[in-house]
This record gives sequence, structure tokens and C-alpha cells, in this order.
Amino acid sequence: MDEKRLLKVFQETRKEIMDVDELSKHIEKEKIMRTALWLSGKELVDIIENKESIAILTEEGKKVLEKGLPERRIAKYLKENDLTSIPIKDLKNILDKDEINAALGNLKKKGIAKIEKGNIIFESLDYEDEEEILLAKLKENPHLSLYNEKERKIIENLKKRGFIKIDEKVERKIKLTEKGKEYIKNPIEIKEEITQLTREDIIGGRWREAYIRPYDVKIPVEEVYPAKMHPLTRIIREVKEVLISMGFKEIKSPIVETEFWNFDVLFEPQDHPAREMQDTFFLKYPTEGDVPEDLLKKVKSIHEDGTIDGVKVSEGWKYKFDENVSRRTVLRTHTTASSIRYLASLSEEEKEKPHKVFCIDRVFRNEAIDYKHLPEFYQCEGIIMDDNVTFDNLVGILKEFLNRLGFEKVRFRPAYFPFTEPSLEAEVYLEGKGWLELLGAGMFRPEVLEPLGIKKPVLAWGIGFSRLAMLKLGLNDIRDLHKNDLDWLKRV
Ligand SMILES: N[C@@H](Cc1ccccc1)C(=O)O
Repeated sequence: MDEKRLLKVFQETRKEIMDVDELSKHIEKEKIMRTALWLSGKELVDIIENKESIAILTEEGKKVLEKGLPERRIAKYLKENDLTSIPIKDLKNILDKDEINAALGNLKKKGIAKIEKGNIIFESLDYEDEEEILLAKLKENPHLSLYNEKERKIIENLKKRGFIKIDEKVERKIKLTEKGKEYIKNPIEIKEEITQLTREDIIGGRWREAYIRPYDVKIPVEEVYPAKMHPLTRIIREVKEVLISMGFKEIKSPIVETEFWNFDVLFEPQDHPAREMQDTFFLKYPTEGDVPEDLLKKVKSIHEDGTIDGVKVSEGWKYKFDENVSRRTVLRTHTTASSIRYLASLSEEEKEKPHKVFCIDRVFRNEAIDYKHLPEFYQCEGIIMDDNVTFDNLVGILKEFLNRLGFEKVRFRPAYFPFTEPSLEAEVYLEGKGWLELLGAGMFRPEVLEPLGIKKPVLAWGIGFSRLAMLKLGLNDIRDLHKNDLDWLKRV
């Protein structure tokens, strides 16, 4: 029916070619292209596409229209103050810092002023500037095809200076074919048409008379943006899928943690710099947390002289361990606290069995916010406990894991963590970015495992998950993960 309506528009207006704007006076705009495509399939019309470049003024460009180019603003200032020259160092009173260099360059290039001994000397204060003239023209007539070679060069410059953006726009015209012209010579009768068959249509027999329109799934329709998961949630689920498919089980642990679980059990000495204010958020309330007394004694002794139940396991850190420090509360700084809590929760029987667990969750560090740091971010942590697992296995598993996440090139280098030995860091290669550090890993030290009574080796790794999400989403700024820019969310 819409097809016939469209042809009728041609018939009634006696035109052979019309653009979408014209047609939209007669037919709902969103139907035009769909209908035209159908008609072009029947060779009744041709769709003529014209790509047009359009100049759009940026915010900076609009400012120039209002106040003139930075170089003009200098001239205006001089005029107002009855001057013809000004020391370069005074420009900061007239222009923004980032405008000064461009203004100087352009004054010289355009021959408006010369620079002598740190002074700008104007030839004339009432000059014409092609860039300004053209910018004003572009606002009225943004189609680049209207401009000649010389003007295009200036336009190119305006773009470089950030005053305009060039957008590609497709303009479509619909033109009757010979067959179409023949067709509209006859009266066009618009018959009732069924696009959705209802129960009543079937019972009442309407389906017998009416034209039932076949579906054409190839016809383009307006884009719709259905509700969807936030990209970060989506990636968390994706990574969980990968880990579950590799045989891992998910674990959780509290966000408010004691220093005991966040540091002590992990053999981080109590005077370790990472515990200090710039890294850890210490909590006022609750002031203290519960700590298992038995384990506390063992951990204390490992820290102080490296013994456990009188047996020497290590050199220890040789300092006075403070049990009150262990009870202090912090926002957990890494998910390794979850891994170690899990190991400590195992019964004697469970300790005999192999374990593979992971945790993806938020961690907190007292860091200044910038493009790669937020005080709150995600980590993804995993451990494997089994007889005979080795450092080589760890490398193999991490490689497999990173490959499954879509990183093809992976490399490892030695690293240091207080709780693992040996330790490594993994980097992934990204086209255009080079090698980026993504995770830390290693084998838990005996000083960590012995107090827990764990005899099997344990492999552990922790990924900067927010970083991983950024890489997967092609973001350069970690803040963009949480900005919830709707245009971006629609696209990703
Ligand atoms: N917890 C470490 C990462 C890590 C986890 C497990 C083993 C080794 C290193 C960090 O936050 O940087």
C-alpha cells in the first residue's frame, strides 16, 4: 500500500525525481526509503545516492564567529587601547594559553603582523581575514561542494585549527524509471492491505479478499537500541564463562577486610610501604575486625622468626609483629584476600583435594584519579591447588586464559610479590599500543601456605580487570568505563 501511495505522489505532483525531504511532505519519512527500496526491486524507481561533505562548526568555531579568531582578538585589543604593537608575553592577558602559539603562527603566515624582539607589530588593525569570512559562509552553506579549490584549502586549515568538523552525509533521491513512468499513466487504486493477520481476519473471512503483504526481511528499518547490559557487566560475565569453562569455581569475600587477611596472611610485613596511607584506605568504623586467634599466632611467628610450631620454615621478617595492627580494618586492596580466605576455610579433608577457584570483584586503593587510575576498580583473581602443579603450568594456564580472552600475543617476565615465589608479570600485545602489563602471578610461598596447613603447591594470579575491560572495549581512559555516555553505550 505504501508503495502505491509513493507512486501516487509522483503521479499527482507530475515530478520524475524527488528527494526524501520533498517526499516526506506526502508520506511518513521513516517509510520512504523502505518503500523506495521495494519499488526499486520491482524496477519502478531508481535510488540515486549522493555523498556530500558537510562542514559543522565546533564549539571553538562558534566562539570564533562571535568573537573573531585569536589573532583578531589581539588586533581588537590593540585598537581599543590605541596601540599598534604588544609584547608577546602580554598575550596571556588576552588569549587562553593554548591559543597563543597558533595566533602567533597565523599572524606571521597571513602577513598581518611581524614579530620583532619579542613584540608583535601590526601592519594594520582593520584587515580582512579569509578564514573568518569563510567560517561565516560555512555556517550558512555547509555543503563543501559549493566551494572552489582555494576556499577548500582554507577550509582544510579551519579543520586543522579545530573550528569545524567535516561530516559525510548521504543524500538520496528517488527517480521514476521508464517502467515506473508507464505504471503511473494508469489510475492507481489503493487497496486495503493486511500486514498483520488477526484472529478476526481469519474467522470473518477478511483474509480471502484483502491483500496479504509478504515479508521482506532485507528491507532496512530504523535502528532500534534495545536494553542491554552495561559493557563492564558483559565483560565480567564473559570472563566468568571462560574461567568456568576452564573448570574454576567462583568465590567471594568481604569488601571491608582486616589487615590480617589483606596483608598479614600474605606474608606482607606490617611496615610494608603498600600498607601506608597513599595506597590503602584505612577505616574508622568498624575499628576492629575478627581474626582467627589460632592462625594469628602462627602468622605472627612466621613474620617474626620464620618458625611455625617451633619448626623453621623461613628467615621471617625479624620485627615485632603487632596483633592490633592485624585487627585494623581496611577496604580490601586486592582480591588475593579472597583467595587466601578460601584456602584458610578448607577442612582437613578438603585440603587433600585439588581446587580451582576465582573471584572477580572490586578493590580499593587511595590513588589520584587520572586516565589509568580510579580509587575503585576491578580485579580478577584465581588460584589452582593441586599435587605437582608447577610454575610452567602457571605460564601455560595464563597463556591459555589470555588467548581465550582474545589476546594472541602474550609474554612473561619475572616480578616480585611478597606472597609468591617465583613470581611473574604477563604482558599482552595490542596493535598500535605495544606491550601492556596486565597481570601478576606466582606460586604462594611456604610462609603463606604453612600456617594454613596446606601441603600442595598453589598457583595464583591477579588481573587488573578494569584494565582488561578497557583494552577489550578499546578505551584509552579508565573513567570512560563509568561515565555512562549514552552514545557509547548504544554502540558497544
Ligand atoms: N595481588 C596482586 C596480584 C597478584 C595476585 C596473585 C599472585 C600474584 C600477584 C596485585 O594486586 O597486584
